[in-house]
Amino acid sequence: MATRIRPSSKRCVVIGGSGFLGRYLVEQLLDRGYSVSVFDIRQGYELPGVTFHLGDLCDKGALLASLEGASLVFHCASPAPSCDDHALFHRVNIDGTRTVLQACQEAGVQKIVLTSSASVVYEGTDIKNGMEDLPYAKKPIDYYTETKIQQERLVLEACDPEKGFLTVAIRPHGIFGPRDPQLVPILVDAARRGKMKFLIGDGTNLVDFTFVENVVHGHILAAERLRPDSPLCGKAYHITNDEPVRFWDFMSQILVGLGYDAPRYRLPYRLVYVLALLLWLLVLLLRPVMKLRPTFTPMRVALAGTHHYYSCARAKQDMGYQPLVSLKDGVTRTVESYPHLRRVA
Ligand SMILES: NC(=O)C1=CN([C@@H]2O[C@H](COP(=O)(O)OP(=O)(O)OC[C@H]3O[C@@H](n4cnc5c(N)ncnc54)[C@H](O)[C@@H]3O)[C@@H](O)[C@H]2O)C=CC1
Ligand SMILES: CC(C)=CCC[C@@H](C)[C@H]1CC[C@H]2C3=C(CC[C@]12C)[C@@]1(C)CCC(=O)C[C@@H]1CC3
Repeated sequence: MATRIRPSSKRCVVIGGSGFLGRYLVEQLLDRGYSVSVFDIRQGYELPGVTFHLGDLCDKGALLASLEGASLVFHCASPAPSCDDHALFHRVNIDGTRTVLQACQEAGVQKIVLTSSASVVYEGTDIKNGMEDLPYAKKPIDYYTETKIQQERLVLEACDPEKGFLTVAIRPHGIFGPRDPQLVPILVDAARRGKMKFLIGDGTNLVDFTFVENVVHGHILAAERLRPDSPLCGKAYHITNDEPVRFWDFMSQILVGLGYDAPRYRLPYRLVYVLALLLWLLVLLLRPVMKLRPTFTPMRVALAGTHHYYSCARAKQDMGYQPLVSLKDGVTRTVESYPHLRRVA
């Protein structure tokens, strides 16, 4: 008869642990004495003490094998937001998340911490100090966000303290830091192609950018405070740096830090948004003959020209969250970590 390993509260699995956020989470969990396994479609790195289970989270059998003996699961896997494959988003973020929930229940996992996104309430118009009780976006800005909404609902609805199955969702916003494959590389690529000369709108819109170690801190606090009688059960929490910053000041700090010029010329937000929409339509029309990837998508233009910052008061109150790394230190550490992306004279 097969013996089932008794779940240990310090034994956890990070689904998506090979990714940018996942790797920081794995490193911090190890430092805090957890025994950590990674489940991912790829092995992103090697780390002593970490077992990698390679598989697709839509495959329940593969998941079950990796979950043996674990009491805690972090689910931070997703296709990249920039990928435009709707079927993939649906398969991984919605169907796959259902599979993750079923596998966790079958394997006797007690807690799931989902990485959601603050964008689940964003519709392309201003959000100032948004709280978690804002309704989900009726018109999400892209299909990635649409599937993040459904994913968050599924995970939070599955919370059942009576059955000892606890779930919580962390909603980070604009994660940045060393090794980020998205924000800084896209920005530098745009600067190198001469596309970062302009700022969109009047440049005063405030946005949250959150240093990756603060996001990790929020995840681990949530896992440790999630108990059958705690207010965290079945709830979502914004985790931010709690220092909203002007979008274009933040971009300029990164660009100037890496030796590029800050954007100088202003373009009206509405005009750029309409142009981005027209370009997007053209991309769709041309798709059968060529694949174009514009830098300024309607989603990026909306994010660059509106306010979108969120309150993390609920996380402070329910889990004692405070950001550990300031925005200033986060930017310095990020800039220093990309010597290969510096401008060459
Ligand atoms: N980067 C950001 O600014 C924000 C990210 N998020 C969320 O944070 C989470 C982590 O994002 P990042 O670390 O930036 O992304 P990432 O792309 O670096 O990491 C995602 C990981 O998921 C894995 N993965 C994808 N499909 C999979 C599948 N079918 N089965 C198993 N593994 C799979 C990938 O291989 C990758 O290692 C995602 O859920 C994302 O939606 C939320 C808010 C902001
Ligand atoms: C206008 C321009 C070229 C900006 C370059 C930077 C952008 C690539 C980032 C600025 C805000 C970022 C952001 C995300 C991805 C990268 C940016 C668009 C997310 C969409 C990542 C996934 C989420 O869940 C929400 C993020 C919001 C902010």
